[in-house]
Amino acid sequence: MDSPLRVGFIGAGNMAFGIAKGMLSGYVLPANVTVSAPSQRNFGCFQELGVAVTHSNVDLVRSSDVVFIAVKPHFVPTVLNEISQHVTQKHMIISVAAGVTITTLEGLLPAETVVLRLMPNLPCLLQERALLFSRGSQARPEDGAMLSSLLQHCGLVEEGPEAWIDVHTGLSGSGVAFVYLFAEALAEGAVKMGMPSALAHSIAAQTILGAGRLLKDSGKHPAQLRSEVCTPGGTTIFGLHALEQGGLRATTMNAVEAATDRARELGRKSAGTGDRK
Ligand SMILES: NC(=O)C1=CN([C@@H]2O[C@H](COP(=O)(O)OP(=O)(O)OC[C@H]3O[C@@H](n4cnc5c(N)ncnc54)[C@H](O)[C@@H]3O)[C@@H](O)[C@H]2O)C=CC1
Ligand SMILES: O=C(O)[C@@H]1CCC=N1
Repeated sequence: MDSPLRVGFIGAGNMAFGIAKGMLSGYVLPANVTVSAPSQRNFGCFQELGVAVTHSNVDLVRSSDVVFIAVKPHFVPTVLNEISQHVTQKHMIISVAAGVTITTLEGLLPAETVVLRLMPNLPCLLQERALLFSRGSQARPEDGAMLSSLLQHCGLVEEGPEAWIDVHTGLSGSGVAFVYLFAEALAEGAVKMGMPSALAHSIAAQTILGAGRLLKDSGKHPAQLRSEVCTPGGTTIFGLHALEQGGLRATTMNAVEAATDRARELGRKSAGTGDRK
């Protein structure tokens, strides 16, 4: 593309902010980014990034090449119905809404619209995200490559079949919250054993950060690292035994399964009435 790429975000929430912020550390200029939402609520944060804000989704589509749909899943049909007649073949539409399938997105947009479905997670606010995307029926490999290049500065970006997007939602989109629950529980264990709460939470956060970085950077399987922490007859194996007795592993697998199933259910609902129940 010869002229600078213009990027729009419909929805001014956490995901739009995180993706926009990450993108601005690459080749996209703030002057070429616009965000739309019905209320002013988060506009200040976006204006601090130097991007334009508007209440008009239609104006945003008219002035953008790439449009991210970053509203809650139950608003997606309303938004796409509103912008559909302004979407042309020059646009690339990228939805981050949990569950909403490519078939539903394509069905609400003109034939031949280039559609991609992207699943981010909350650490995109810090450019430490794990992203998975799938291409719609009209999106070429070059479109996927362009999306990857737009997002490349901010963590892991992978392409995969659409069937994996709901799984990724359970594993990583929702998985972030599962890790926070574990962080809270770790800290509360320490509080129970007498440590002040603020210190316990700070150590729990750093422990998760350090464990995560080592897991990622070493490339080792988590079971290998776990065995490296365990001294025979030492403290860790006693703690791990307690976790296994509590069913942490099965419960966590159930949590990923439940979140994946819910993403699939949201997809079926948005394909139907558009209501979230
Ligand atoms: N929060 C998370 O960790 C993750 C969220 N997602 C998905 O990202 C999407 C956005 O989520 P968040 O950023 O967390 O939501 P949010 O609630 O922070 O932001 C949604 C934004 O959409 C705006 N909005 C509502 N109706 C609109 C309309 N008709 N036109 C334009 N803007 C409208 C709201 O004013 C708000 O600014 C959701 O579909 C969610 O499933 C995906 C992965 C992770
Ligand atoms: O809870 C949700 O529905 C969204 C999608 C993944 C994370 N947050």
